[in-house]
Amino acid sequence: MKYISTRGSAPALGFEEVTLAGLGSDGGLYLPEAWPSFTRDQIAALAGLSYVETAVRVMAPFVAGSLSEEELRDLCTQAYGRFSVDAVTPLVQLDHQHWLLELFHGPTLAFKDVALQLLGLLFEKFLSRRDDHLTIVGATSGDTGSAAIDAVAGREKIDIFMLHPDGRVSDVQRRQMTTVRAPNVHNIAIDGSFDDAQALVKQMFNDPGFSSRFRLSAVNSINWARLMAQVVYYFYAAVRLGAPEREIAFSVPTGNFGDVFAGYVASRMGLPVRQLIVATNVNDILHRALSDGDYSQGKVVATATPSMDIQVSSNFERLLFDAGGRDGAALAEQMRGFEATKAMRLTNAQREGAAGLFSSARVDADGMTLAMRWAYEGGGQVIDPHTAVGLCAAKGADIDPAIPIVTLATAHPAKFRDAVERATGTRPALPARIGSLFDREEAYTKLPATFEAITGFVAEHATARG
Ligand SMILES: Cc1ncc(COP(=O)(O)O)c(C=O)c1O
Ligand SMILES: N[C@@H](CCOP(=O)(O)O)C(=O)O
Repeated sequence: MKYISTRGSAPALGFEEVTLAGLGSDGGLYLPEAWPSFTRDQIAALAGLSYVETAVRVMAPFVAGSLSEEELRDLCTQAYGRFSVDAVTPLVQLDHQHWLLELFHGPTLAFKDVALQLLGLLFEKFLSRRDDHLTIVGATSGDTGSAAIDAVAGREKIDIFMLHPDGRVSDVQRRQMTTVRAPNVHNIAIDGSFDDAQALVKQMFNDPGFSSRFRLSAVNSINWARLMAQVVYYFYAAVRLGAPEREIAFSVPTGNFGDVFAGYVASRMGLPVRQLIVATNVNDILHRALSDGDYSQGKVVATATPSMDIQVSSNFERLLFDAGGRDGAALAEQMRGFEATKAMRLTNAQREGAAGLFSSARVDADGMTLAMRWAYEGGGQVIDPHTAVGLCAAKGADIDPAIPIVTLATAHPAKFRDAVERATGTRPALPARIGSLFDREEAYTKLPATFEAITGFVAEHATARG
């Protein structure tokens, strides 16, 4: 399998190189040259398989040429062996049409673990084949950071620098990052938003001297391997609910457009997905883009769903490329315009390409609260605020009642205890496997959100090549 960049001029790479590279050298994001396609029989044959076996079947075409099926199975067994339930991503029924897909049974209690536990092992495997060292630079609004740190802490040949917006993640999220004491882990709280952090990370990649001197790599969903691992749970859930005989809809609380793009990939591979509902909070750039073609960056507003407080959604570029006809040169031009003016209109081809599968909704604080109460009072389910944004959008969607709607439950409610308590009156306890998070000492460095400050810090603490 070869991968090409959305901006058309970076070299095509195999899976191993694409995983280590993270971002394209032209600033674009990598995608498979062509989508693998599953027949109805191949999808039907997933019924009854374990999560690990499903993962092996779904991901095998993407890793071809870099990993044997046995190697992939071994990595998946290790990665998903750290989840607290055998099903890894269990389904919970709420009523005749609505389901939750619980994605938070991994070590750091968010859906990011599903991909990052595997990515940490992929890095280790690929680095064992070469004499090289990786410097991971990442941006987090709370969950990617803790999941990535858990996945790579203490690993040889890797340093990780994780930027989070100071004061804009929950206490649990921050402590999950800053109490991990390993010499290769560096937490940085920037004086800015998640968007500022993500822009700084991309700027580091786009500086060829800096990027190759420190062999930069990515753990954010700009890294293709992240999305690949997330495609699996769409298949796993849909088959359990009757695919390929039955269509399924998914509602996805969305920020950086990674999770919902994985659903798009599943659909491109042949999974019968009726609709993907993109649920945003009031930081609604994606809702405006999908409903009106207006992709213009607003100011980030802090909400009770901090992980979705994002106004520039990296993976949207992948959709614009694929749904818009895969014209890398034209997209590079369009993205340059967006980077200069912070605004762009989707082309007709991009809008039409997205319209068949995607719908969107903007959910405010009242909608989120009502969804948390409905799940709790109606079915005894305590859900986190991000999941509630997805559920509110699912309940407002106009979809045939015979089609199941699966809302992705992206975080454990205990990560956002204050917001859950405000909405439902109940305060979820942190699972025992998290340990004594509030007794451990924190370590992080506060820095201004400038390229000079961040690169200076990375250069001081990372291992340079040569
Ligand atoms: C709990 C939670 N829900 C939803 C999202 C949004 O997912 P994505 O950025 O893949 O759209 C995030 C962050 O990514 C998150 O941490
Ligand atoms: N919500 C994320 C933001 C980063 O998104 P990613 O999926 O691109 O890593 C977070 O919690 O950090």
